[in-house]
Amino acid sequence: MTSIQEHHREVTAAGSSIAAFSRDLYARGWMPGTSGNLSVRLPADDGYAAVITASGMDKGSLTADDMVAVHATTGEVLTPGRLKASAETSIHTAVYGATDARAVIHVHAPYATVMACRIGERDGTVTLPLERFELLKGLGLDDPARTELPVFRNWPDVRMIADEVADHLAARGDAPPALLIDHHGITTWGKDLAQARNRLECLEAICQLLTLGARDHRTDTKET
Ligand SMILES: CSC[C@@H](O)[C@@H](O)C(=O)COP(=O)(O)O
Ligand SMILES: [Zn+2]
Repeated sequence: MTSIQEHHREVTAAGSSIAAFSRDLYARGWMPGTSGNLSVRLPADDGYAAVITASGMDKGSLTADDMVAVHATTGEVLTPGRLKASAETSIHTAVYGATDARAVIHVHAPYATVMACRIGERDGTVTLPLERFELLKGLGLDDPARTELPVFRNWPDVRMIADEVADHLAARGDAPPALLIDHHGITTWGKDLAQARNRLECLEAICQLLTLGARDHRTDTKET
């Protein structure tokens, strides 16, 4: 494994791409008040490194310099300096450690967050069953007609969220490439930032349909 300094060009290119996607997602109103974080796993050296947005930054004006390189599965900071890695780095590394994801996006999109509030429970991980929505085809699922979206508790200690994410993904080989965090937001992942964003768009749109009253028989609580 070479040092991260030898991959400076890759780190900068990844940072520029992350910054562009972040500006786009901020412009949708999904990253208010410095919320949200994005990362890309670098291909070099079997993907030991990832580039992630620095913590507390205005996500609408990020540049390639506003990034931190970390170990993709341990979260160890590889480029120590004035910037602190995202406070939610451990959720990204939990995803990288349990899946073949090469990019992770976390935003506070409103409709996904509303559904997380409705479904989330005070203890434990619950799931939001999604069925029959055409947009589910955008998630690349084995069964394109249904999935169980996990909703994790928003523990104050982010590491606890990350540990539950890692356990859930290890136990559920059929888990969708996404998760909700109660009263917090949504995280999606994929082979690159474009695919992670596509999946995010599909799930935010499905959550909007649900908040507008769309139902499927799995989530319909009306007595028949
Ligand atoms: C505005 S508070 C939002 C944060 O607590 C967190 O949820 C978040 O999404 C961004 O954290 P960050 O450390 O900037 O990556
Ligand atoms: Zn967040």
